[in-house]
Amino acid sequence: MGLPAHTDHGLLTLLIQNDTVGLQVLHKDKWVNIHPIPNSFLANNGDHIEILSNGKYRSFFHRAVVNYRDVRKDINSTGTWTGRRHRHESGSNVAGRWSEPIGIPSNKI
Ligand SMILES: O=C(O)CCC(=O)C(=O)O
Ligand SMILES: [Fe+2]
Repeated sequence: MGLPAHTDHGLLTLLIQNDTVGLQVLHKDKWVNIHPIPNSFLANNGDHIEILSNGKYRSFFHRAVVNYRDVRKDINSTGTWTGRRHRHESGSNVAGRWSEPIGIPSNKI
C-alpha cells in the first residue's frame, strides 16, 4: 500500500522495512528512492522536531510508492496514519489515493 506525500507530525518516526524500495523523499523538487539498509531502523524527523529545533532539523516530505514486482512490508513506530495529522502536499498529482498504485517501473528500482 502506498502513502501520499506528507510529513510526520510527531517527534520521530522509526521505520522497519523489508528490502523492497518504496519510501521516497522529496529533495530539490525530485522524488528520491530511499534504499533500505538491512537490519536497521530508519529514523525520520517529524514536525515537532522541526518546530522544537527552530527549523534546524527539518521534517521532510516523503511518500511510499508501490511497485508491481515485490511485496513491501514496513512497521511504523507511530502506529497510525491519518490525513489530519499529516501535512500533505497540496495539489499533488503524483501521490494519488491510498489504493492507487503509483508504480515505480521495476527496472528503475
Ligand atoms: O511506508 C513507508 O516507508 C513510509 C511510512 C510513512 O511515511 C508513515 O507511516 O508515516
Ligand atoms: Fe510518514
